[in-house]
This record gives sequence, C-alpha cells and structure tokens, in this order.
Amino acid sequence: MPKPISDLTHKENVLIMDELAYDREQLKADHDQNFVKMTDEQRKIYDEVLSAVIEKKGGVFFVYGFGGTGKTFLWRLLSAAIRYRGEICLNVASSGIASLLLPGGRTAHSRFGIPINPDDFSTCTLIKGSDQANLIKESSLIIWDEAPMMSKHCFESLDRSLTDIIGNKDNLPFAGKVVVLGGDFRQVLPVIHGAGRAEIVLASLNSSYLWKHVKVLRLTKNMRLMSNNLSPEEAKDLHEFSQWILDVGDGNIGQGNDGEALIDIPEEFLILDANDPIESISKAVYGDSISLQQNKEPKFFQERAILCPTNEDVDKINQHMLDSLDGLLFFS
Ligand SMILES: Nc1ncnc2c1ncn2[C@@H]1O[C@H](COP(=O)(O)OP(=O)(O)OP(=O)(O)O)[C@@H](O)[C@H]1O
Repeated sequence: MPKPISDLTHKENVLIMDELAYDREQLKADHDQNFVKMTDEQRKIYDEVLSAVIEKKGGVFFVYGFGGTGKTFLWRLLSAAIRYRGEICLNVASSGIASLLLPGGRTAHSRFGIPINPDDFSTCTLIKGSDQANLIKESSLIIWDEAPMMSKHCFESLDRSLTDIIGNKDNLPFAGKVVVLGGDFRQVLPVIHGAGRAEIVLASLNSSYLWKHVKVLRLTKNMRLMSNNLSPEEAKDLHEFSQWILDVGDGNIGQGNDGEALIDIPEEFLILDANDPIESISKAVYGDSISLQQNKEPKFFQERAILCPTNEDVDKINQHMLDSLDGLLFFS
C-alpha cells in the first residue's frame, strides 16, 4: 500500500494541506458502512480502480451509467477509500452544479486551469512548481464526473500539462495518473455554438486520441428503483420515467432519428397552464408564492432546480424567482 504523504513535504502548500485535512476516522466509518452495500458491478469497478491506485499502475477508466445507477455513490466510496488512507483524491465535474454533489468537488476548469476555448495545442494554466500543480502531481486519483459534456480538448489540455509537470511516464496518458471519468453519452455532449452533428461528435471525448487508452466500465442497474422507501406505485412511476428517458437517449422514440426528431412528451410530464408559463413552472417546482416566501428549509431548495435550454431563459426565470422571494440579495 502506498505511504501517506509526509506532512513535512508539503506543509507550506495550503491546497495539499486542505486535501489532507479530512477526518480520516469519520471517512473510514462512512466508507465501511457503504462498502457492504455495493452491488456486484459497483464492487468490480471499485476494485479495479483502487488496485490501479494502490499498485501505481496508472489507468484511465470511463464509468458509463445512466442516471441513478450509482455513479455518485461510487465516487463517494472511492474518494473516501483514498482519503482515509491519507492520500489525495481530486473530485471534479464538468459543471458547477454536478461538482456540488461530490465531496470536496470543484469544476474541472477551476481545479486544472483549463482554458476557456481549448484547441488541439492548448495546455492548462498550471505552472510547474506552483501549489496547484504540486497538488495535482501529488494526487493518487482524479475523479471527473459528467465527462461527456466537455470537449475532448479539455482532457487533452490536462494530459499535455501533466506530462509537462510530471514527465513522460512510459507514454501513459495523464502522465500515469489514475483518472476515472464518468457520465452518460446519451446526455449532454459538448455545446458548440452553431455546430452540426459531425462537429459535435468530433469534439467529444470518445473522438480524442486519449480514448484508445480508456477502459469502459458499465453500471446498468437503476439504484433509485431499489430504494426501500418507495411505494409500489412510486416504483412503477419511476421505472416508467427512467425507461422513457433511456428510450429518448437511445433514439428509440421519434421516427427517422437522424439528428432531429419529433418526440411526444407524455402528458404527465407537461405543465399545461400556458397563461403565465414562468409562474406555472415556479408553482410546479416550488409551490405557490406565499408558501415559497415562508419556506426557510434549505433541503427543500437543495432538492429542486429549474433547468433551461438558454441563458436568456435562465435570466428571465431567475428574475422571476428573485422577485417572489423576500430578503436581501448577495452576489458572490
Ligand atoms: N449500492 C447501493 N446501495 C444503496 N443505495 C445506493 C447504492 N448505489 C446507489 N444508491 C443510491 O441510489 C440513488 C442513485 O444513486 P446515484 O445518485 O449515485 O446515481 P447517479 O448514477 O450518480 O445518478 P445521476 O447521474 O442521476 O446523478 C442514490 O440515492 C444512492 O444513494
């Protein structure tokens, strides 16, 4: 088993100190509690990734699983397994909202200094010898959630920068670091303004030179359906919904799906009151404006979000929601 990082080596690197400051006993207790709950397929992935870390073999894995198959559950277990051993696990996600679900999560852009518009030759803004570069150099595992939505150039920029910082380790990708990418290619691919299907596919992670090094590991069981807290009616609804989402993603719904398709959305998913659409969406998600104003329960807000296809809609809906709430507004 690798030795924990010596405190003396990095006592002046705040970023490393932060990553080593987890309560290891608590992490081990949480880890052990969830370890026994893993399904066989989760356990297989856990073992494979952990042995790549422990044996210092390097390796790039892609955990391919649709929503609810337990990817976040696995990221939590893996990061706890690394951290309670006194090593560094960097948890990143392609979007800010996904990074909030990961313990100690950050966006990949902020953690690695990925440029805003990377291309075939870009590198990250990491400076060799800096605290940020040394943190990444010392990490034992990188977990990168929602990977398919980022351009392949983001991963390639990190690959080039790691080779620069760590050196070329047997021509291994990411300079021999163990990297676990996760997500579902049925969901959002890189967004490129005005691009057609071919351009988007070409920009995707699996069109990268890195992809030939990636070992794809699959999660196939919807763990949300296994929850003991569901009534038979709720389990049936959830099953039907997740099957419908999968069928949309697999292109089984809408005829002649060659990039554009018309999809019938079942009526129970629609908000039919179109007089004041934004108010109707707000009401469907957060309830009426009086109970919204009175609600001070953080968990209620944590469990809800309104997703929009364009920034213009985001601004309109945000303004509407802010107008409905009491209190002061703080910008961060
Ligand atoms: N082995 C398990 N035992 C018990 N509960 C589990 C297990 N795996 C996952 N879960 C639970 O199932 C639910 C879905 O898992 P999780 O959120 O990790 O899936 P996901 O693949 O990350 O989903 P999404 O992509 O939608 O975020 C969570 O409540 C999680 O705690």
